[in-house]
Amino acid sequence: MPAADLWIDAPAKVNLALHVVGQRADGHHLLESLVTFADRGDRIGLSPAAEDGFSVSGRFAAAVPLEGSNLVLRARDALRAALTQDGKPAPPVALHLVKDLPVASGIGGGSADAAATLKGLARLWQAELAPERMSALALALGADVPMCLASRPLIARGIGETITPVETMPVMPMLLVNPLKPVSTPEIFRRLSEKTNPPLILPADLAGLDGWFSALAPLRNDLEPPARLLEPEIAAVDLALRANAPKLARMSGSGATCFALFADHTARDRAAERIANAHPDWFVLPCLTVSSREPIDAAA
Ligand SMILES: C[C@@](CO)(OP(=O)(O)O)[C@H](O)COP(=O)(O)OP(=O)(O)OC[C@H]1O[C@@H](n2ccc(N)nc2=O)[C@H](O)[C@@H]1O
Ligand SMILES: Nc1ncnc2c1ncn2[C@@H]1O[C@H](COP(=O)(O)OP(=O)(O)O)[C@@H](O)[C@H]1O
Repeated sequence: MPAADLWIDAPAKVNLALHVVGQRADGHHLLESLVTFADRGDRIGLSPAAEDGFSVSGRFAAAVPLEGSNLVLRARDALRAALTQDGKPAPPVALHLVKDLPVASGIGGGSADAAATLKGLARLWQAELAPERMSALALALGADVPMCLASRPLIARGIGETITPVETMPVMPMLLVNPLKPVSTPEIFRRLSEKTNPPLILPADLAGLDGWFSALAPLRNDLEPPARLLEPEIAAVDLALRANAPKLARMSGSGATCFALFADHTARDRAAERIANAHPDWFVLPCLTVSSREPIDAAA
């Protein structure tokens, strides 16, 4: 991993619940999703340079494109275009992506990378974009990029453009497991049979770990049934998680990553060890959810 002047975290996104509640005229599905972030993920290194550069390291480096379609470069180009339009400088920059999250896995790694690049470049270039403009720029890069800019517990509505912070979510020990079978998001949405499902409702007075576990239990991920049909190994991941008595196990996003929430670190770590031993070819990541009270300042 090269040295860099500034490092920005790109934490994994987790859809604790994802309700599909309608469909727009253009075919995109309307969602209500309770989202949080892990304290682990990719990282973006940024340094001023004589000319633009981009390099990638990390466990999943080989799975991401190195050229202009990479969301890191698309984010750089989008912010630079906006600044150029304002007559502001956006000088050359060397970007490095540490790609430790599996690709096309329902935990928004590419979106997190794009959001972290926007945050880092805004800092490096001392670029003050109004929050609404930054959000619009993020949304143009992907529906999950605005929520990744926030990187804290929230409810996302629409396709992800309407974000309401969630204030009382505690830190929860979490285990992410992915069978390392990529799942195509458009394919999952295409296979969704019911487009209008019951809304996501949370009790108003939610507090404490037990309160949250109870509130999360009846919620759903409406993308999980079609994802399980498309990728049967999701059922194996779910079974492996449930065998370790978590408080909750569910799929994130369009899959195939599943998460489990545990009452304590010990139970989580025991589960992580058992699953990693039984399935050395799976991605197993013990982590914590971020706190509502202390949104992570992504700068390292
Ligand atoms: C499902 C979610 C939940 O957070 O996450 P991931 O599984 O990607 O992590 C997101 O809504 C993923 O949104 P986004 O990141 O924009 O998905 P993309 O891969 O760009 O979308 C590919 C295609 O999926 C369909 N799509 C996507 C989002 C949406 N709300 N309705 C849709 O119908 C559209 O056909 C779209 O062209
Ligand atoms: N920096 C990046 N990291 C991951 N995927 C990227 C990146 N840039 C572009 N992509 C492309 O974006 C697609 C979705 O990636 P990703 O964000 O990992 O999906 P998901 O949200 O399902 O976890 C992949 O097909 C991948 O080729």
